[in-house]
Amino acid sequence: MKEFKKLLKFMEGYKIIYLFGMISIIISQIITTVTPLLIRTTIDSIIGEEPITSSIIQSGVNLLGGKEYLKNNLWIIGLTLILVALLRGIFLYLKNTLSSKSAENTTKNIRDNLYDHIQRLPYEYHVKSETGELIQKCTSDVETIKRFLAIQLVEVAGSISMLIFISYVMFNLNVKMALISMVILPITFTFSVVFFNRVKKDFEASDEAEARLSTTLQENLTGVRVVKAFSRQKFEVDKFDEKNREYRDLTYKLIKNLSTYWSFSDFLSMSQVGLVITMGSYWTVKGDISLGTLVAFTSYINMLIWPIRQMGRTLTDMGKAFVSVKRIEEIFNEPIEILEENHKKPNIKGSITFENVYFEYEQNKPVLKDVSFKVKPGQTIALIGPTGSGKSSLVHLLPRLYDYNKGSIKIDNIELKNIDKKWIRRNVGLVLQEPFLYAKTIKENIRLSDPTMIDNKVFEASKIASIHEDIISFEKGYETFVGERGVSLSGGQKQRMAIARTIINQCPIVIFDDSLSAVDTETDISIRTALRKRKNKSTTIIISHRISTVAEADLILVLDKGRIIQRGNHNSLIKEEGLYKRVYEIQNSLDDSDKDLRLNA
Ligand SMILES: Nc1ncnc2c1ncn2[C@@H]1O[C@H](COP(=O)(O)OP(=O)(O)OP(=O)(O)O)[C@@H](O)[C@H]1O
Repeated sequence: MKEFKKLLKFMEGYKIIYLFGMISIIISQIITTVTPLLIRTTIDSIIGEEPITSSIIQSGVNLLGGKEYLKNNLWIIGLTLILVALLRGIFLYLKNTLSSKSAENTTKNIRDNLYDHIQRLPYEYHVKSETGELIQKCTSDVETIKRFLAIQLVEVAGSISMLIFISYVMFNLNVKMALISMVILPITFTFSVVFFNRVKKDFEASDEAEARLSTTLQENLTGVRVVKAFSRQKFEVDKFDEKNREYRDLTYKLIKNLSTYWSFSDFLSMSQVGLVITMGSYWTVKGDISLGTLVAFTSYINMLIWPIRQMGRTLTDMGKAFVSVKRIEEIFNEPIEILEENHKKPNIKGSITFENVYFEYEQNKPVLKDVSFKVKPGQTIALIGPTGSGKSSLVHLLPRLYDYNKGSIKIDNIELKNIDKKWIRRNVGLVLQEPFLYAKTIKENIRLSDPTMIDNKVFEASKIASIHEDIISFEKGYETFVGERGVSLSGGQKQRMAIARTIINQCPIVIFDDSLSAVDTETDISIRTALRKRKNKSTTIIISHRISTVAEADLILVLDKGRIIQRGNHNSLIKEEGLYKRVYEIQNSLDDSDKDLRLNA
């Protein structure tokens, strides 16, 4: 019931339309019950000699010209039957369009709200959540709700109203026949509900197997380069075969169960029809009921059977819709990130001060401990250290993707926590380790933050990022379309495009989170030289594992297990015993052997 209330909330603005859809199905069911009555009257009282007992039917017959007139003009009855069918069709059309309109708009509401909410969730949520599951919630769960509203709920309302109207008419026509017509129906209904409840697991298992199959396919297609490089084709084919077989077997099991169900349910239905015809014929011959009544009952029983057989399936599917509403609610219950704070929006110059900063993702597991340092505007600072030492965590604090737990971070002497989040993010440019490019043109990717930016600015940023020459060598230059995930570009090209995209904004603080790793040393040098030559120099933070990249920084911080274990510039650090010197010596000897190799070649 709680879920139903939530659903009504999403239906805001479309409830009345939906109600009209429901009313339409109820009217169409009333009209459906009229047809057998018309046929009965024709057989018994127009063609036959039975008196008409119902005053409503008598008025209808009078309206059409009276008994005798109709007997000589039976085509009028035929035409009336066609008109009744037409009227029923109109209401069915209204039911379909109105309920679909409401369902489509409700699900659009859900999708829009969901998308908007997801955009506003904190960075932390996105890091932890599974993309696949989020996509499933936004697509198939929303689709399940749509089906529930547009089809299942209306179907149930239609079936219940039909059951009520037909039972009413049947009991009014003949109580004995009405009871006989309903003897087997409860068994059919119970069987349907019990069966579909039991195969629910089989349906789920088949759905999950299908999901596993597509995940395997997606993984294989995404990682096809790794598969080929490691000659894993056979392994991949076997894995796919296993998942494919699993899906086939589970689906086949489901279909076998369904076949048994439909066959047995058919048997029950036919038994019910058989019972009505046998008993009905017996009572007709005995003179207990009229021939027209027998014909009417035969029609009614056929109308009742199908929705009752289907009811179990519909009820099970309705259960799925409630689960989907619950899953979607989970996202809505996640608190959004407060961006529009009443905080400061200073004109940032770029000085950064860390004082005894502590930060933890999980309680009592600090990943940054007692971190203190100072950077002046325009200076370059480099972070180096083993993997997992906290370098990325440190720089993620600056654009306030996470907030520090203890100590103080000041930008231009203003406490970072007091600076507006949106504002600081506009002023801190972050080039991530794994650049993500959109399926757009190169130019659109580079001027992502401001699509109106003039071409010259795009070219200038690309030149600084050492990617301009590569771009103009492509047939369509800056208009080249970057495919899904930018697969047509090399790793280094993607990284340089991401650099161009960040530096184009001329932020006072720029962070390169290991984003020069995929470019060769010479390109790395030329990017850093170009950055240094820029007129308005940004405060630059570089994370790298390469000594040559960090060597020219004004301040180098060596991190280990979340603490700064060494600090200074390159010259001072290579003289000091410690991690920096060791890494320097290892990389230096590697460079020398590289030179030897090149000389000997
Ligand atoms: N979102 C997160 N939730 C929980 N722990 C995290 C999260 N991100 C990183 N960590 C943990 O914090 C520690 C520091 O990670 P961080 O990514 O800052 O290291 P790093 O020095 O940048 O490593 P690398 O050089 O490999 O990129 C690691 O122990 C890591 O497992």
